[in-house]
Amino acid sequence: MEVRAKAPGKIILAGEHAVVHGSTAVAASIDLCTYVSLTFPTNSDNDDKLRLHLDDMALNFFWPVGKIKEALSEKGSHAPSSPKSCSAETINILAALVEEQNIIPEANITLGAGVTAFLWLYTCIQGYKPATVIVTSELPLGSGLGSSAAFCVSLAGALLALSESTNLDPNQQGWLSFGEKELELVNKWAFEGEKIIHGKPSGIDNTVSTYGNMIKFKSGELMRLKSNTPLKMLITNTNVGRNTKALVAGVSERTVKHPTAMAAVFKAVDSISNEVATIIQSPAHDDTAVTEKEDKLEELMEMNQGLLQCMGVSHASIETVLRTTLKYKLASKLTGAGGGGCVLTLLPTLSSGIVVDKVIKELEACGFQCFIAGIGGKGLQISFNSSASSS
Ligand SMILES: Nc1ncnc2c1ncn2[C@@H]1O[C@H](COP(=O)(O)OP(=O)(O)O)[C@@H](O)[C@H]1O
Ligand SMILES: C[C@@](O)(CCOP(=O)(O)O)CC(=O)O
Ligand SMILES: [Mg+2]
Repeated sequence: MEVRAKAPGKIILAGEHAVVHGSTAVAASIDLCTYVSLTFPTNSDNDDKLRLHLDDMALNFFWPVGKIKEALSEKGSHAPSSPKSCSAETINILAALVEEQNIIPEANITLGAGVTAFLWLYTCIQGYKPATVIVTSELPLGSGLGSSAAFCVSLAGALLALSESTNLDPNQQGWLSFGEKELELVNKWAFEGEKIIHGKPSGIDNTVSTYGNMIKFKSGELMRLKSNTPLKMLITNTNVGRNTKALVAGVSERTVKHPTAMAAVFKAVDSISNEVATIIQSPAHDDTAVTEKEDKLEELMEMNQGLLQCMGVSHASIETVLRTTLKYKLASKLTGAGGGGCVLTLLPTLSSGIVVDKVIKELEACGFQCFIAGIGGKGLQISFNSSASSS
């Protein structure tokens, strides 16, 4: 029996970083996903290993399950229905199991945190069973499109789908969706995984990846938004690598140094996000109304970008994208943690195709990568393949 899970990445339309400090943010899923396949060996396979294949990076890890059990001793806890934080001490134990394999390139230290999160989610949800887990992703890693959350949500989804805590029918064909209670459980586990990767996540990324669509999020609470007009966003990947954990920590440091000024910044972001959510949901019956909505969204994106600069998370490459799109009267803001990564540019409904082609050409000439993603699709989905056996 093989179970597959797929979970989408996301864009943050307003409120990144400030959301970690209690402000409102607005996010939407995108149609680029991370996929996890989970298979247990049959008795005749005689395999005692937990195997993790990160196919996109051509990295293959394996641990004898007895070794994981011995390393964790009483710190491991097999309790799929009770999401639990990984203590700093346990993170160190798991990180040592990852490092021992010596296969993560030095240039990619944050990848180790993802594998550590895998070990935590696996042992808590499935215990010390041998298995093969294969991960593939359409998302660029560490670019602000929520690959870490999609990784944790798809993992938690696949692991829970083959646990006693969920009850999807494995004989059903095609992609299936969990019910509300099960999604809540997946989301909580994914948040625990994000904590290992991000340090101090707000929970917005795992929530939008779990539930899909478009959400407003504040202090752990989600509100589903119903968009009344389709939004078209150009996503530009500056290809400048960064990691969310360091950027989030940087904003926290600034907050400690300048508490009053930063509180004002976060309050302004909260107002911007609420206004963005209201505009997105307001009806627009004709082209004039749509243009009016888009004009307001453009201004709010620019204001949000200014405040992200105040938080210290912009980057020269992001500024280049902003300058380039502004030449064509298009508004942009960074999305996700910033410091490089991806930038969003609103493409108004009535914008000319020629202008869009020109701006893309100019951005690509700077070495950036441009694409238009579908916004607001489904969240986590599961599928079973009863004829598969472990490889
Ligand atoms: N497909 C994947 N396979 C393994 N690890 C992944 C995968 N996707 C994400 N990760 C983990 O998430 C980290 C990137 O997360 P982060 O810095 O938050 O950036 P973002 O979430 O914007 O892509 C990676 O370094 C890795 O630890
Ligand atoms: C900066 C932040 O708001 C979003 C981070 O997104 P990403 O990991 O860069 O995709 C952090 C968070 O909300 O947990
Ligand atoms: Mg992330």
